[in-house]
Amino acid sequence: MKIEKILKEISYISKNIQNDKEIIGISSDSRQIKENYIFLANKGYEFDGHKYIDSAIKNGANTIIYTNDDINFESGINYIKVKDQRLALAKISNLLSNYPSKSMRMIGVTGTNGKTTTANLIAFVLNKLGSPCANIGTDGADLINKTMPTEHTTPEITDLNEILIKAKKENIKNAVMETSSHGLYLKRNYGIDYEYGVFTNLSMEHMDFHKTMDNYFKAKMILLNNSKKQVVNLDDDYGKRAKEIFKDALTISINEDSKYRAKNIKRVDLGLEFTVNGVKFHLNRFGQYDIYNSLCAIAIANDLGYKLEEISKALEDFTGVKSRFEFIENKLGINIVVDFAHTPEAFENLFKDLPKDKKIYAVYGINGDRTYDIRKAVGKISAKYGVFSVITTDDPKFDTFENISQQIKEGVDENKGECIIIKDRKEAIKYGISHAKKGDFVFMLGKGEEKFLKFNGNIKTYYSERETIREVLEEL
Ligand SMILES: CC(=O)N[C@H]1[C@@H](OP(=O)(O)OP(=O)(O)OC[C@H]2O[C@@H](n3ccc(=O)[nH]c3=O)[C@H](O)[C@@H]2O)O[C@H](CO)[C@@H](O)[C@@H]1O[C@H](C)C(=O)N[C@@H](C)C(=O)N[C@H](CCC(=O)O)C(=O)O
Ligand SMILES: Nc1ncnc2c1ncn2[C@@H]1O[C@H](COP(=O)(O)OP(=O)(O)OP(=O)(O)O)[C@@H](O)[C@H]1O
Repeated sequence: MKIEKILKEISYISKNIQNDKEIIGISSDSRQIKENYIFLANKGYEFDGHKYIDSAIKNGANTIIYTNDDINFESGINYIKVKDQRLALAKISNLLSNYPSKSMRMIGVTGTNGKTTTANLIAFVLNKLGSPCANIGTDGADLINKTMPTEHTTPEITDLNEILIKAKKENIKNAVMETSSHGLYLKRNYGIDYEYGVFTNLSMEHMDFHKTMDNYFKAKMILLNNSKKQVVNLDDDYGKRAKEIFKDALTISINEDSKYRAKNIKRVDLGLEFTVNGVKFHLNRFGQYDIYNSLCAIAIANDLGYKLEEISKALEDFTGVKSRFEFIENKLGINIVVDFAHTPEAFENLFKDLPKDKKIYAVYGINGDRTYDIRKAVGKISAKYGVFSVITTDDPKFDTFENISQQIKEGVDENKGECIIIKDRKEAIKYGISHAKKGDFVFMLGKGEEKFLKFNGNIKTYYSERETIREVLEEL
């Protein structure tokens, strides 16, 4: 595509056009620039992309989009100055990739907890009902017959468009994606029109980034604003607030009057039974919160025209999502569970239904960019439910382990709970498993499927929770 065509689609402050080469791609990462790409110099939170202009040109960029004033123009290269770098990135990426989302039914899922699980449930149900659905989120992009890794829960718009193009080639008509508040705020999915926007819940998280709950809520509402139909949870205060804005939203709940309300909830072995509008559902999941996640999938499938009876049948086969209340097989008779809980709300929901006659150990830390309040809260909640906290390393990022672990311990101490601090995550896991007796629970929380620990900022060191647990079990 020629630069003049692109310029018609974006608003810009000034231009310096010095070549008429065909443009075949755009990236804001100099390392991804190829011959005849546009490099968008993104002034970020950590780095200034303008520093990488030279290296982008070396890699083949023929056009630079920028926002800074002091730019050196190199001959033969186009320079376009814009006000909103992220808007320009999204608009050009959508244009160059020919709007792949427009020919798909897009479903976005946002909320503090349950995005991955809800997205998986929606994709699972639609696939089972014969309407192929891609699933894009924290654990990668699942295109039914192939998978692609994702760097973020909500991929950068350029990566997202690449994924959607591949999904289209696979004849997939639906795509469900997790839309994080960072992704929404940073316009990673600008220009995507969603058929459904699902809002699971909202509780304290990401205050380092959004500063206030109001800002956090507003970021989430970007998805609902860009959706034809909304699905909201009336048992959540922020879900109620969303319903006031989106009066026609499809509603789900357990406790309130709603279009899709789960009633007659019963625990059956390790699963759950409930009814929705008179139809019985069985879910092979332990956590009650998964009822909310499945209600979102039920609401969408039913709204698309599938009968509740057929949705119920489809859901019966759902066995869960990796690292979301996942039992790890072992010969010790201990309930070893990997779970991705990393917010106070998730800790609360996880611990409140556990058998009272068993000892519960939880091995966890908290990510360095979560606030003091969050660190303290998870410690307090664990202690409130009598959980023995084995406080260990999660991604310390720009903070120190010592700081984070002490702040969690403050919470444990406030509720007079038991804890031990063990910096090395493998040793912490070993402590939990070796102290548990048959029938006890040992939770490994917060890392889930991630394949790293982040130290010194965002520098990743390889780590796998699953492999570490395996090693510990072999060594014991
Ligand atoms: C706050 C945030 O989300 N930041 C993201 C944002 O960073 P940024 O715009 O500040 O960019 P930056 O890292 O300062 O770098 C500036 C620019 O220089 C470029 N660069 C950098 C190095 C180089 O050699 N060449 C180069 O061109 C970078 O590609 C970037 O465009 O854009 C970058 C490129 O896409 C992301 O990597 C970065 O994610 C950071 C690392 C991050 O940790 N994000 C997390 C918080 C996040 O997005 N999480 C949510 C899930 C949250 C949840 O749990 O719900 C997610 O959707 O994953
Ligand atoms: N509806 C829910 N309400 C409260 N807690 C939940 C809910 N669903 C899941 N959880 C808890 O949150 C953890 C993470 O679940 P999930 O990965 O589905 O959420 P997420 O929003 O995608 O998280 P992230 O975006 O941070 O990856 C689960 O392991 C579980 O402990």
